[in-house]
Amino acid sequence: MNQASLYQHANQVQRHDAKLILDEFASTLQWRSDGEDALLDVGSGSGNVLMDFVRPLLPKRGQLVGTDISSQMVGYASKHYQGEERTRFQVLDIGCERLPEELSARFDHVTSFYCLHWVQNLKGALGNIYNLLKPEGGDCLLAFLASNPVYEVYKILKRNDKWSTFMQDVEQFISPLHYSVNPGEEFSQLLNEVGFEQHNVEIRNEVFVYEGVRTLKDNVKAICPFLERMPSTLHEEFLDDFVDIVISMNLQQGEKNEDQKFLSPYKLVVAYARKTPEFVNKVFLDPPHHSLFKGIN
Ligand SMILES: C[S@@+](CC[C@H](N)C(=O)[O-])C[C@H]1O[C@@H](n2cnc3c(N)ncnc32)[C@H](O)[C@@H]1O
Ligand SMILES: CC(C)=CCC/C(C)=C/CC/C(C)=C/C(=O)O
Repeated sequence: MNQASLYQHANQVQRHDAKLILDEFASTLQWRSDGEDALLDVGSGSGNVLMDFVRPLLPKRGQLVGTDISSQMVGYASKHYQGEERTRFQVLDIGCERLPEELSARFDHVTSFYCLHWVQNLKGALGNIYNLLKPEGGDCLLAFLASNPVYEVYKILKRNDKWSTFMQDVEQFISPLHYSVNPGEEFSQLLNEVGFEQHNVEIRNEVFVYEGVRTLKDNVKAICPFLERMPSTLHEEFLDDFVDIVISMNLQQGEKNEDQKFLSPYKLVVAYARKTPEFVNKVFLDPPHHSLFKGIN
């Protein structure tokens, strides 16, 4: 994923989900009483989810760091949002072996939307998220795909001789929870293993409707890692084959024309975790948030 401007203009599902989740969790995030919260976002991409939905929640004196593995994304976001006070963007691979010194143990909050399904070393990433938080406490809000039909489409495309040379490593781009029989339990276990003592994990079954074939193709183009490996003259043919497979999976609605709709049923992991239990206990005493902690581990 390196095409920041394509992504910025074709990320309706991602924006929709991030907004809903942030509306729901805004008051659960444990804001500091001095208004000097430091928040790091993992996998900020082109930056618009971060700036449109996370930034407004942060107190005026808060510090915001957007990070991404892609220097192209970071360059785009830095340029696009230059001049925003107390905000910066920097390259960070959340699956890295060792966190950069200047980021380690510095943050009150870590957020991440639609990124962790790209990271095969999920446990390493969660360990890093834990270590980004200040030693005395802090919380994280994470949302990412457990499964999506796009992964089955990729696997079918890989079997086609036309595309297989570009897709040998397809498994590297499939969510690490896609094959899990109990993704919620598996993710809770990982949160425990890296040290989060209290957390709430939900698996949400969602369906997104793409209105028209062009919308579906643009959304695929914005995130498909295989397109940048092939000549651009093949892109439309690849996307046509993609759509044919979606139709063979019965995910279309209506007649085959430009306005045909496409359904994407997917599972979203939504997790909220706090580093220290006493912070969660404080929330337990606060009635408005009780429902968020149903089934907390
Ligand atoms: C679908 S975009 C999500 C962008 C943004 N958070 C949003 O909600 O619109 C996923 C982003 O995760 C980034 N990413 C993938 N693997 C990563 C990793 N190991 N560390 C940090 N970022 C990563 C990609 O470069 C991409 O910009
Ligand atoms: C009908 C169908 C197969 C739709 C899939 C559409 C699509 C573009 C899914 C992308 C999922 C994904 C990996 C998103 C992201 O990381 O932002």
